[in-house]
Amino acid sequence: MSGIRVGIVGLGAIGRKLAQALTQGIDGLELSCVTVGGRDKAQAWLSEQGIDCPIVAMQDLPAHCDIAVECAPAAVVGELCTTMLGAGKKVMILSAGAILPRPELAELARARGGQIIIPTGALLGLDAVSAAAEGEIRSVRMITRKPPRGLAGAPYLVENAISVEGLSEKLLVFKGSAGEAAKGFPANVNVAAALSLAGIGPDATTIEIWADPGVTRNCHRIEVDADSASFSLEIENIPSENPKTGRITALSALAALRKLGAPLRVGT
Ligand SMILES: NC(=O)C1=CN([C@@H]2O[C@H](COP(=O)(O)OP(=O)(O)OC[C@H]3O[C@@H](n4cnc5c(N)ncnc54)[C@H](OP(=O)(O)O)[C@@H]3O)[C@@H](O)[C@H]2O)C=CC1
Ligand SMILES: O=C([O-])CC(=O)C(=O)O
Repeated sequence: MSGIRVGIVGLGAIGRKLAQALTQGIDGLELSCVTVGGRDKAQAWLSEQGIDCPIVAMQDLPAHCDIAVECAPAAVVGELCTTMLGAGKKVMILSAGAILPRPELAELARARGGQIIIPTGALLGLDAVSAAAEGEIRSVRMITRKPPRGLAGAPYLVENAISVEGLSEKLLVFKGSAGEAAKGFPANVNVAAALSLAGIGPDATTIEIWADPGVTRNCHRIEVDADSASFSLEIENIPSENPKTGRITALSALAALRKLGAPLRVGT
């Protein structure tokens, strides 16, 4: 088998789905390696799944893959991008919020001929937002509602002593820019970071985050006003094994991977 060699960084809710799909076989793509947190746990899962692929250290990724898909805690993004982009390779980043404070990574990609790819992930409409951004976008607003357990433990809640336990009504826990939201909720609103990068940037994109005991899904609404179109779109994501992460996220990464070498490519 040969094709674009894909490395997966992080074998959690997203990474496991990607590893399974790539192992089942996708034209033009090959699972070539993984980089993990806990090695023993990862090896046990790979063996149980019958997936034969090496576990490699992060600094060895460029030798083993053409693109590394990050689906790990946000803290790995800096080192991963420096390593892969420094070698002129591609990265696909799911922890999109970690890209916002690091503009130097895109510069590194430019200088070395690498690329940072941020898939639509758990959101929708980034095709239309990117198109509108070719003209003039006047505003981008996002409203996120999640079951309280999909927000629990976020640094912003801890720092501001906001409890989302035992809520009987929905509670607005954050209102501000996508940039501030990405800092305060690094594992919860990567979608807002991706939206801001597709459109008018992290300072101008606004977001409300609600902890809502009345929903069982991670719900995102975006409202865009531009000189080419106005649109509002909504998605209700069924949580994966990780309650913070919608099931569709891994599928979005997979769809983006398929497009890398596809002879027919649909959507911007
Ligand atoms: N862009 C988007 O739309 C979305 C982005 N996300 C983001 O994607 C990322 C992954 O999400 P998800 O799969 O649900 O997370 P999980 O917590 O389910 O999995 C993360 C995995 O990363 C592993 N890991 C920990 N440290 C490292 C390391 N240094 N190198 C490699 N792997 C490591 C963990 O292993 P171990 O358990 O052994 O520590 C774990 O298996 C998160 O940052 C999440 O916020 C999620 C949903 C939507
Ligand atoms: O953006 C994120 O990090 C996760 C999210 O909201 C979702 O999966 O719906």
